[in-house]
Amino acid sequence: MNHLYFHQFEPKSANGPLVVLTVQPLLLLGAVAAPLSFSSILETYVVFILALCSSIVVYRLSPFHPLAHIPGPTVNKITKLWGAWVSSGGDQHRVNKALHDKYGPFVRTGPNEVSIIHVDAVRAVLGTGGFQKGQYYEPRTDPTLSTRSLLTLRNEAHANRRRIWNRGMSSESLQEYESILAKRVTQLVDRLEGLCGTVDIAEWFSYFTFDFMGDMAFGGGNIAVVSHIPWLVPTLYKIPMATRGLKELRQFGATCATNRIKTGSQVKDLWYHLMDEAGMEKEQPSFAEVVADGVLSIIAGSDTTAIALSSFVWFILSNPEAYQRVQAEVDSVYPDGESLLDISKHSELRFLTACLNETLRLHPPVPTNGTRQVPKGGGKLIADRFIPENTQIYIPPYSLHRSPGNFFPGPDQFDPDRWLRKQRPDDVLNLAAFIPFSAGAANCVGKSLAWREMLMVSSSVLKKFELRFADDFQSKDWLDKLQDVFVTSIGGPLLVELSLR
Ligand code: HEM
Repeated sequence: MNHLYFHQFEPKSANGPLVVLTVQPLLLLGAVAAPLSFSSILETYVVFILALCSSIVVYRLSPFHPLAHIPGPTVNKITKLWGAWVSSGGDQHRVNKALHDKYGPFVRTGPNEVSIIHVDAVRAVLGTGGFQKGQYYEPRTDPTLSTRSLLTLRNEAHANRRRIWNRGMSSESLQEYESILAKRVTQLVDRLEGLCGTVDIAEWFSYFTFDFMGDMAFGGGNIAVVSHIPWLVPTLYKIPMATRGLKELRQFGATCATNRIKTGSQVKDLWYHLMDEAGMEKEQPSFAEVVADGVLSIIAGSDTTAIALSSFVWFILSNPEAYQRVQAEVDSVYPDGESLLDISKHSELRFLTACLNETLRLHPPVPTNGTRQVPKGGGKLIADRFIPENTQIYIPPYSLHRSPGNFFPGPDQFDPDRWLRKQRPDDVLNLAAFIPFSAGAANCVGKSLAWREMLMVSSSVLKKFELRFADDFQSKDWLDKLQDVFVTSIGGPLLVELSLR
């Protein structure tokens, strides 16, 4: 009965079911007027729980389950706990890929969850008319607040807030941000110049992106200080999990926002648009909404770009030929005396762009991403497979990008030329399957900004410095230690030897 009931009316929180399930065995004992002793209570609980679990396990493994036709490991079909345990170790992307290698493009990764790397699923699930965000995003909202950030909004509420964000990321707005970006890139290069020798370059990319996004979201000044306080940076990295960190960050966001309002800004920064200071909307967004989105921009815009830049350095230092070619290209596009901050030349950086694309393909900063949910109404056909309503679906970029059906030859190899060469008969370069910034209505709103950052920082660093892995640095370990905690988390320093050219 319990199984049937909770299957029909899926609870949103474990609290209610826990109370109901705890009380029921006692009520049963009372109903049959059994003598109350420790052993009779224990026995009743054991029988009750075993009966309930058996019923759930048998159903989830049975051919009557609507996802019975999707292959996957037995443990995944029975429980999500295993998946949660894998995620907690940061290995979700690697495990997910191993599952796809074994079971094919559709894998049942949970009792009610499917991971798909068939290219047709990208459009069906993420594209126009695709599905809304799934249960995965709920823990990312604070139930004590009435407001949500753009990331966790759905349907019309998402479209309304996204309109404001899109204004903040239009080409006109991006032009306005150029001076902020140029200032921070110059500062980064100056600081690195002063540090020549062994440097943890990943750490400095992280400082740069935090400082830059702080400028964008809250008019700067304060975040620069925070990003150099070591205890806060790890907290920011763990933000999806740690409510304490989330509260601290929100508090911090509110303080920055109050300062931003007091001091104003010389340029139309992202805050200007998110707060709708131009008065384009019928209703101005609330202070709480803008703080939530300001904090989101720092979370979404800092770690992602920093890890992309760090992985890029790792890949080119591991591929000396690519390093020489990319450096030569930067030298020819920006000969001595030309400003490295001139973004009009970015389109000429074709090999650098290919190297960055290849980096984002092999190590997308959001490797697995969150789930989407099949809407009510019976179910949907996705790449010719029927998937029932309410199923949680992953379209994991890491596995999608490394599938030979989508990128061939050498899907696991760093081969920037795949983006440039004329396609040969056996080559596969499936652009529809390349989704480091996701796809559709809830794709990355900061994609163009991220590209400007990546190109300006990478070309400046390549032009100014000679880089190599530091002596005794175990470079292979660095890549293996990258952890998938929604946005990739860096497991250790990326030590390079920097010298001025
Ligand atoms: C290389 C850098 C970046 C990568 C790879 C990246 C990737 C992504 C991905 C995969 C998503 C979709 C997440 C989901 O479906 O849950 C996303 C969403 C988002 N990104 Fe980025 N991102 C990057 C940089 C940035 C930057 C610089 C910003 C600037 C503010 C930004 C702001 C956002 C926002 C606000 C969302 C939520 C969009 C929505 O839900 O409508 N990202 N990003």
